[in-house]
Amino acid sequence: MFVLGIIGSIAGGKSTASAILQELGATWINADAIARSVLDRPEVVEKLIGYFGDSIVLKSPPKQGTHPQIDRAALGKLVFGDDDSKRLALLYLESVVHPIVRHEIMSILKQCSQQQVQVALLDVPLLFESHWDVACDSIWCIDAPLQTRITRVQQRGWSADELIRREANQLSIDRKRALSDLVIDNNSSITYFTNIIRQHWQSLMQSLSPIGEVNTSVVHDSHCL
Ligand SMILES: CC(C)(COP(=O)(O)OP(=O)(O)OC[C@H]1O[C@@H](n2cnc3c(N)ncnc32)[C@H](O)[C@@H]1O)[C@@H](O)C(=O)NCCC(=O)NCCS
Ligand SMILES: Nc1ncnc2c1ncn2[C@@H]1O[C@H](COP(=O)(O)OP(=O)(O)OP(=O)(O)O)[C@@H](O)[C@H]1O
Repeated sequence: MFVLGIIGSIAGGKSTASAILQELGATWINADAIARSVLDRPEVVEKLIGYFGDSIVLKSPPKQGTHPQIDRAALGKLVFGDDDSKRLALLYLESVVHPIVRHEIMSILKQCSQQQVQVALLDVPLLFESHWDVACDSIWCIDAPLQTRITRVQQRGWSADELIRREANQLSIDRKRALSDLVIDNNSSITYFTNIIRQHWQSLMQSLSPIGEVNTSVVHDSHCL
């Protein structure tokens, strides 16, 4: 099985690239989605309310259930920022969520391997920070200029500051670009971006043998498990 890591700037287009690659046949492992489902678990909710208090409880939950649900925007305001208390709060949140996410990703990767998936797509925003890079055979970085990304996040209701606050908690985009095997700039139309992704996918397919084994002549050893 070939493990392809997807990394990049916030709103650079990682999910868009992953969705295109999924259409082309890759199996998408989406860490943001896994982390979201972890935040729905009653035992996690209980721990987080114990630490952050009731201000992170969703006041009018869409799902009527038996346990409280997390107000993600409210929690985001408490953990993203450059003062010490927010940094500590983010560390706490990550100490609760990340081990479960890690475990989930490990078990999905294991299943993919058992099912002889040809390409597993590891879409993990904190790929290098969480050391998932060592599990990857190749890493693609999806990026776009800051102003383009600000316009994109504003459409999801974030301010430019929100984007910058979150990115301050990640490895810089320059480092991500430098550490990746391939950098794809997503600063044009979706159609153009789709074609570029398609071309790189075709090159990747050509580099893999018919049974899905990695052709070691084109893959960096340092990224192999
Ligand atoms: C604080 C939370 C509730 C805010 O939720 P919200 O719906 O506003 O954002 P969402 O989860 O969709 O994340 C959007 C982007 O923010 C960035 N981001 C999220 N968590 C982090 C983090 N711990 N450090 C740096 N950037 C982060 C990522 O680029 C991510 O793609 C949420 O981000 C969260 O639970 N974060 C901790 C879990 C985590 O680290 N997830 C990242 C993948 S494992
Ligand atoms: N080439 C493009 N042209 C126009 N809009 C785009 C383009 N690429 C992505 N978008 C849009 O920009 C937004 C951000 O893209 P996407 O969600 O793929 O980024 P991301 O890197 O996964 O974001 P995040 O870091 O928040 O997870 C989405 O609404 C997406 O539809």
